[in-house]
Amino acid sequence: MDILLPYLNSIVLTAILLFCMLSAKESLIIGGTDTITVTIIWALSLLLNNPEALKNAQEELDVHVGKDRLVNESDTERLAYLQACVKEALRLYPAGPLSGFREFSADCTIGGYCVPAGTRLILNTHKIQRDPRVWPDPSEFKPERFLGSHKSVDVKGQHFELLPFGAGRRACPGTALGLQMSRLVLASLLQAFEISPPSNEPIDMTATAGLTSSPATPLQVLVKPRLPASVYE
Ligand code: HEM
Repeated sequence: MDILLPYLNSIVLTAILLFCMLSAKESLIIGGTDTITVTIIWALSLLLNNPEALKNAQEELDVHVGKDRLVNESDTERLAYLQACVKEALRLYPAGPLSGFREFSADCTIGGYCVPAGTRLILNTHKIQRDPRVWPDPSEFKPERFLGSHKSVDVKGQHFELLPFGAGRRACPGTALGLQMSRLVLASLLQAFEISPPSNEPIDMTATAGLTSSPATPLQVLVKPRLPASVYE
C-alpha cells in the first residue's frame, strides 16, 4: 500500500474512474493534449531552476542549428542534450504519475505476497522513477545521467525504472508523437528566446494531485528574442 498512499484520494480515484469510462476518441484527445503541455511546462521550470543546464541546451542548439533559421523536427534527432532534458523532466514529473489499471488474470505470488486473480493494480510511476536504489540523487535534475550512466535507459516501456508512457499492451499509443512534440516545442522556445524567471525566487515545483500532474503555481517566464529579427518573419 505504501506506493499508493501519496496519491490515494477521492479526487484522483474519481478522475481515474471517469477516464476509464471515456470512449477511445475522448481518451485520445485528453491523453494527447494535457500531457504534452505539462511535460513542456515541467521541463521549462526545471531548466529555469538549473541555469547551467539551460545554457547547455541553448549552446547545443546554436552548434547544431545555428541562429540563421528556426529549428525543425529533423534537427531534434541531433540534439542529444535536449532529448536528455525531456527524458529527465519525464522522470521527475511524469505527466501521468499513476499508471492505468491492470487486472491480474491468474493467481500469482509476487515478492512473497499472494495476489488473487481479479486484483487490480495501479503503479506509482512517480515513486518508481525517483527510487534512490536506481537513480543517484533521485530528486536532482541531471540530464547528463541519460548521456552517461543511464544512457541505455529509454522511455518506451522496456525499462521498468522509467515508465512515463507506461508499458505493455495498454502503454501510451502516443509515445512517439508525445516525445517528438515535447522536444520540438521545447527546442523552438529555447532557440528563439532567452528565458528567465520573473523574480529571484526559484520556480515553485509543487505538483497538483490529479490524473495529470500539473504545476500548482502557473509558470511565468520572461522572454527576450535571441535570434536576428529576420528569422522570426
Ligand atoms: C508527453 C506526452 C504523453 C505522456 C507523458 C503520456 C503518458 C501516458 C500514460 C502514462 C498512459 C498510461 C499507460 C499505462 O497505463 O501503461 C497513457 C495512456 C494513453 N495515452 Fe498517452 N501520453 C502522452 C501523449 C499522448 C498522445 C500524444 C496521445 C494521442 C495522440 C496519447 C494517448 C493516450 C491514450 C489513448 C492512452 C490510453 C491507452 C490505453 O488505455 O490503452 N498520449 N499516456
